[in-house]
Amino acid sequence: MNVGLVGVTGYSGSVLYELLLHHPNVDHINLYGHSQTEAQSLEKVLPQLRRRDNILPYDSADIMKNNQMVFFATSAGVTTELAAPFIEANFPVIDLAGDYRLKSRESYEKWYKKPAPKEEYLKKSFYGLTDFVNSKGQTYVCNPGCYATTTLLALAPLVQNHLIDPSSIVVDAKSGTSGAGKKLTELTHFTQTDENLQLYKVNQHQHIPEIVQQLKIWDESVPYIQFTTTLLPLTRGIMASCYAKAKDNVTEDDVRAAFVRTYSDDTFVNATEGVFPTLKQVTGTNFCDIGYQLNPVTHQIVIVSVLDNLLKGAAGQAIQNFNQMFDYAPETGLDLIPVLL
Ligand SMILES: NC(=O)C1=CN([C@@H]2O[C@H](COP(=O)(O)OP(=O)(O)OC[C@H]3O[C@@H](n4cnc5c(N)ncnc54)[C@H](OP(=O)(O)O)[C@@H]3O)[C@@H](O)[C@H]2O)C=CC1
Ligand SMILES: CC(=O)N[C@@H](CCC(=O)OP(=O)(O)O)C(=O)O
Repeated sequence: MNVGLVGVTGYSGSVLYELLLHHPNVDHINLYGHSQTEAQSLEKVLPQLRRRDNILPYDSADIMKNNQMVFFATSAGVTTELAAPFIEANFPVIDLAGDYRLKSRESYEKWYKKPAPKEEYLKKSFYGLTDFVNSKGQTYVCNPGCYATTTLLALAPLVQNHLIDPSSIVVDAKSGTSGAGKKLTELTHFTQTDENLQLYKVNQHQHIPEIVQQLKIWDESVPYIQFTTTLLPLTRGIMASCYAKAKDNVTEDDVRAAFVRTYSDDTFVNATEGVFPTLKQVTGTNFCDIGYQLNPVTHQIVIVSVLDNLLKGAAGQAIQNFNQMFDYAPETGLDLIPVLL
């Protein structure tokens, strides 16, 4: 099939393009940029891809005429402005940005500090956390955020099975700089990042409401989470160290059974008791690896999850949503091995 991609010049868009080039069910990828620009040679903007394709000026009618679906890998706020014609036409979209993930307009405006999409459009959007839902038959799929995916996959077995005190969740999450996109900021400047660790957006991160929204679907009694983010001097990767108090009668067997039941048939999530993952074991892949352990002294459970923010946290999960939407096998186009050294 022919697919459209808006945002190939961005970090997640370029990784998505690379995955689509190798996807056996994709015949052609039409690339789109900003509406006001002329067609651009991809070779000029991303010479390292060594491809002769053009980036076409953005035109929603052209996208719907020449493709069977479209991916948006654009900055926050762009699809709020641009997605209306696709939603009106029920044309399949996979949106990597956060615009349509939060069901509450007030919440989006509070956390993203941008105007929210229309209520009627939010009602049509589908939160594509691929390990727990299936995008088949959906038309507007929101790809989950990178920190949100890492955290939700770590907490899901415990929250879904009501094994923890719902008000005790603490998440200490860390990310490489590619999570911030290609625009240089003071925080991500080499001089500031290299050999440094920096907390940012403490208690203000836009993925807090996204995580809580999903946790509440699994267990309404989860009131909030304590969530902090730290910038690592690395390009790729997220590690979320999560802590929660086990309910009084919960045993190691209960915790193990919950993780095994949840993930034993999952292609991309591996959870192991007492073995804590490193970032490098997932960098370059679509895997999320999880280690967990109940501490018998404190009765706290520690869960550590890692993933590549540009793959499982963005472009890889977008391909999973694409595979679900069009009924391709889950692993199609995602047979990746980690960067070994
Ligand atoms: N980086 C990551 O790890 C993750 C990112 N995301 C989300 O995915 C989206 C893309 O992120 P990322 O790749 O980091 O961002 P980048 O800043 O690296 O890239 C943004 C892309 O959007 C394009 N763009 C911006 N405005 C418009 C517009 N009006 N019309 C058409 N194209 C536009 C840019 O084009 P140009 O180059 O011409 O400006 C660029 O290609 C974001 O919403 C982000 O939150 C989600 C999960 C993880
Ligand atoms: C390192 C870094 O800055 N990471 C970004 C990742 C979040 C992201 O991509 O945001 P949305 O998908 O919600 O738009 C951040 O913390 O904001």
